[in-house]
Amino acid sequence: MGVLVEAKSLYVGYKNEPIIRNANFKIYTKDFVFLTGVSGSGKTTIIKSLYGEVPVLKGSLNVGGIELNKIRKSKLSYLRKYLGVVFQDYKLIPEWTILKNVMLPMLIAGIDKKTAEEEAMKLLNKVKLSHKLDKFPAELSGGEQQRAAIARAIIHDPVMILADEPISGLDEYSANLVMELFIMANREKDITIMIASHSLPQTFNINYRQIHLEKGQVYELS
Ligand SMILES: Nc1ncnc2c1ncn2[C@@H]1O[C@H](COP(=O)(O)OP(=O)(O)OP(=O)(O)O)[C@@H](O)[C@H]1O
Repeated sequence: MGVLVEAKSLYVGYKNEPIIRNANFKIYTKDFVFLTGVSGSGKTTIIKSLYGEVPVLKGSLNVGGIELNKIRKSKLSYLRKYLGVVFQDYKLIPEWTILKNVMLPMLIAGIDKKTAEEEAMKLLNKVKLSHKLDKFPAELSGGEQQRAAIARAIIHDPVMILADEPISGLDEYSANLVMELFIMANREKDITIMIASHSLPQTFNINYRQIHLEKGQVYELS
């Protein structure tokens, strides 16, 4: 397995105040990783640093061959094409239907509308939203919006998906559908998955790794 992410003596944080200090870790292609730690331990900070939103203060962070401490703004969009990001607050476009929201990454990638529509409908079917294609985000529950957001993150076959607390606040039904979609993406599309979460799932039908954050330090537990 190849190395997709490598951090060496990495410091990341805000306005020169490091939140993560002297971290060394690797993520391999096709890994399924849980990033754990208590509230405030820096999970969101690490996720944001992986897609270039929080700066590298010292050391190196390589994502898919791109060295993030040297990256220029213009190269960030290049990096983000390879990543699918799932935010805590979904970030669906309110004026667009669910179907169009999910199609968006394929349209940006220049794929024709018909193919994008077919693929979006397939994924929305997997997360049991086929009956909501023409609805707008505000007309969906939180769990339904999150399911749509994950379909959108997966649709353009990114190399890696970064998801920040994707199931916190969801009921069991939505949480299961969301996790099934991540597992499908990992197994069938070989997409590397990193999920930030307070805790590990109780039962989980896949081999996974755990990277744990505590007091600014990063521990590769498995
Ligand atoms: N924009 C910011 N500017 C300065 N400090 C910040 C900023 N965002 C987060 N922090 C600080 O960084 C630390 C880590 O926050 P982060 O959001 O990464 O933790 P987390 O593990 O994701 O927490 P939670 O589980 O509550 O979402 C906190 O002490 C927080 O106050």
